[in-house]
Amino acid sequence: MPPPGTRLANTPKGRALIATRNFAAGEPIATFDKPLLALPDSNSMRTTCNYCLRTDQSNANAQPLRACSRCKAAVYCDEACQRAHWKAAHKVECSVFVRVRDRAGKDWLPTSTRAVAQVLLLMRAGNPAISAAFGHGGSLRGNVEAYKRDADLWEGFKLQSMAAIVYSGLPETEEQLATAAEVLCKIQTNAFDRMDADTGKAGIYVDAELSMVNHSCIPNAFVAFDKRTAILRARRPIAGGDEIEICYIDNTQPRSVRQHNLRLYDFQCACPRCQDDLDVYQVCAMSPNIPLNVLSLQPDLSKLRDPPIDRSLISSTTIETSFKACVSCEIPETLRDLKQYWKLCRDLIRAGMWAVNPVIKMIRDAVDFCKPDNKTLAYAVSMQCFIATECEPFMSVAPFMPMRIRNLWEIADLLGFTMDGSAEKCPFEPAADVLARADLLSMHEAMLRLVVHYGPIGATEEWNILQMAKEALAEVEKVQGRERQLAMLRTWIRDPNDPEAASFFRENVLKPINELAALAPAIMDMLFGDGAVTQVA
Ligand SMILES: C[S@@+](CC[C@H](N)C(=O)[O-])C[C@H]1O[C@@H](n2cnc3c(N)ncnc32)[C@H](O)[C@@H]1O
Repeated sequence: MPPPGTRLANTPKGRALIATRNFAAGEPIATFDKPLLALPDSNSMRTTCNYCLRTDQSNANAQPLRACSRCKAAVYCDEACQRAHWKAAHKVECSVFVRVRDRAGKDWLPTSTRAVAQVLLLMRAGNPAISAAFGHGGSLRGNVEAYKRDADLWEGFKLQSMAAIVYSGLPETEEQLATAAEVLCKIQTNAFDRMDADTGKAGIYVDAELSMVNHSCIPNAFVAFDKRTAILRARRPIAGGDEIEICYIDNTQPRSVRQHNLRLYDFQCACPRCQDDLDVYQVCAMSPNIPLNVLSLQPDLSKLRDPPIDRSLISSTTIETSFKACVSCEIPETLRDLKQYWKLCRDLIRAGMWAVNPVIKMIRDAVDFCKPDNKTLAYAVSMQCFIATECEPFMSVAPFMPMRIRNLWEIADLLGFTMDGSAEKCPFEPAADVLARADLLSMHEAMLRLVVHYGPIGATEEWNILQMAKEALAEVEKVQGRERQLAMLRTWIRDPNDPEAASFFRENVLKPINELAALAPAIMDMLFGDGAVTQVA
């Protein structure tokens, strides 16, 4: 049964989820809390509750996780989670981990092998929901033939399937291998890998209803995870009758890379972005979410509609070539790497296309490079402000998306480090000067208020960034003698159009943020280039 407010339709894309009413940007469309599969990835299965998927770090006061006394591999928050997982899956999979320990001396399995083993054993135990979804002819689409066409990948699938059979203690027959491989294909086609760099989640999550949502590179919806619950939300306004679409892949990549990554889903994406090979600036310019940026670090809506870029200096081929060249490089860690990266991005930088990958990735790497040293901390602050004002609003127009919230948190965090005056020692005078003049605490507070405001929409109440921001904000609110600043920023977050609060924000937060951001291209050019870069308008 499709969730209320939606219906299923048969379309050329197969089944599709259609809205039956309007949804506002950020509004929840549906919540899914009975997943067929929900498991942490193998790297985090010892630090994440294997039932509710709470991570160890998400609550500083939380009890340490307890391991299953038999297999010692799966860990849980408490007895309730352990019991619930025993009933849901661990009853059948516990002996798998015992076998893995006996035969391989390990206490973990690759995530997809564990997932296949769970499904095979639950099917054997007669679990009706699992059989109806994963069984041969079951409801989930598998695209087996598409996977088979990629010979190397298929070999890997067969190996993983065989491992799942062996460790499950199932008969090692051709028939069983075919069943296991089909299950693996269904998992690959339908699983959310919960591998989200912005929210720090990782693992596999399959829900039969949520699996009905198709892909677009300009999605109108997104999924946030809260432990075992997946929340499907509108990413932009959705009208009744519209198809609800999410993005299956990293859509900051150029078209050919996106299409390559989608090949295993066995379709050619025909979304408007793919059809016309639109870049992020073109997608941004047509977004109905632009007005939401009134409450953001990029409230200049005209800039979002008409960005200061020179597309005549670039072609989509150049974007693809730079992207592929950068991807094939090492992750830049040294100054030499970053210089090389800068060179590869040079044409895009000249065109002012800072929001296009791989440029944005290079800036993030540059922030990581500069952050640890007090002498270059101010550089990191400038670049982080640049990302928040000149890059991410174009890449992800809705200000509640996790990528943007995380960046605000990063700025708040960096500003926290600068408050002892250490960044003022920066050898680059203009940056040190802005930091020396600025009301750093008000800037810090404004970032935290934005994180607290948008966090529950883009992610969930449980998100550790949101928790940390709430704690930091409570500390800021205790600082004496800031009654006016507090009142102004509280009013601004409630009503960014309030004239007095808006003027306070513009003068005390936005102005220094923009001043710092404006220095970033020169800083990067000084560090990594030869001083010949185009300045941002
Ligand atoms: C998770 S399922 C989505 C539901 C699917 N339509 C079904 O009927 O089961 C993923 C599969 O849906 C199809 N699909 C998803 N997005 C699509 C798109 N934009 N165009 C064409 N097919 C798409 C592909 O076959 C893909 O492998």
